[in-house]
Amino acid sequence: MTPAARLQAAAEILDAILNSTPAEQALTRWARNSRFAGSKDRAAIRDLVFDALRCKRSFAHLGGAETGRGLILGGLRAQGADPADHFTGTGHAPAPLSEDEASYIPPPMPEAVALDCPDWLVPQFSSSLGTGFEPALQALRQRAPVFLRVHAGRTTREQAATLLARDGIEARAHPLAATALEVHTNPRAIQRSQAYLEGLVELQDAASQAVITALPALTGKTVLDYCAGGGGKALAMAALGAHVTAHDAKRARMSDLPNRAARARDSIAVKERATGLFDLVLTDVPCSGSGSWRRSPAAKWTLTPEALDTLCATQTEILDNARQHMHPAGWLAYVTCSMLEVENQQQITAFLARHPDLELVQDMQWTPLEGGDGFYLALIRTRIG
Ligand SMILES: C[S@@+](CC[C@H](N)C(=O)[O-])C[C@H]1O[C@@H](n2cnc3c(N)ncnc32)[C@H](O)[C@@H]1O
Repeated sequence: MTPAARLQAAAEILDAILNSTPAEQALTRWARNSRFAGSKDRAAIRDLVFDALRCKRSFAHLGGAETGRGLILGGLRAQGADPADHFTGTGHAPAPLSEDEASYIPPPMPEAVALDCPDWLVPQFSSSLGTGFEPALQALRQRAPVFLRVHAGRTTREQAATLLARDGIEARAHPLAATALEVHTNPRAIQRSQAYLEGLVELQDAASQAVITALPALTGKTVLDYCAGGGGKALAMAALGAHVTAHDAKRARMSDLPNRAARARDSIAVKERATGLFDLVLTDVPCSGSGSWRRSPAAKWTLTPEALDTLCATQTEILDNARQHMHPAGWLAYVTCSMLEVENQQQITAFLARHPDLELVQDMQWTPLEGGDGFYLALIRTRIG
């Protein structure tokens, strides 16, 4: 496909997404109906679609319309390119610019538009992030790096990087976590690489790894991963020698976990119902995902105040249920991939007010400015004395 034909394909996929088709489904459907497209075309079109979703507001502003065509047009203008060079109508390129499109001069861009932030979230982000508000929002407009977690119980970062290099993947140590490698070349080869197939590396965001390394000592401890989902954190804890029990309200979410654990040569118990007491209960709760909107940009635009309220209510309920599984001398770790105070510090303040026998030992926050996704971690235990 020509570069211009890729732009036209991305515009059509964006139209489907703007009409409420989930992004992954829209991309898969297009690929199924477009057998002529090779893997490089599909990857390039995916990048165009995700770039436009991350910057939907500013691209629509520059393109003059919130349509697939408007977003692609605005994206070209954002790069300083002349859309007329690409919108030629020849072959499968987008149709030539109309007179209105060609003569359109974007009005000055308000700050929230330039930051690609929904208006209602501006006060939330600015009170949550203070002076970090603008740079963090700017970071959410960029592509996320690809990170691997090295299985610390089985290899070192250096050995894993050497093994990956043999498969043409350049990966370098990242400072966010002692287990983290950032992939610089050939990320699409990871799942075919020897290091991955032998369970020596796993795909996991670097800040997600930093959360695990910030937990109290895990070796030999019993851990309940109360919201285990696909098991990214359960696997990271097992790799550090914890005896992990995985639980999730939706069992199906954990279906890949036994295979992933087997590949890592670790064992994780998967339970539909959580019972008993544990040295550590981890609640990696469902949240707005505002720390990971680089990876799931459509969520930035679909979140509503009502949906955020519902998420906060679920977080409250999970915390209250999960604490029942905390050994009296144990820990409760509350985690979100959100940068919003209402899901983080405010949730913990309210929880501790309901449970005065518990205390906050430490809380930590990561934002995309450190390289990984945005995360929050609160470490709680029984009040001593
Ligand atoms: C942020 S995801 C977990 C990600 C996972 N820990 C990881 O690292 O890959 C949150 C998970 O919480 C689960 N969940 C939602 N409501 C729940 C509840 N009331 N109790 C337990 N799990 C719940 C969801 O099904 C989802 O899998």
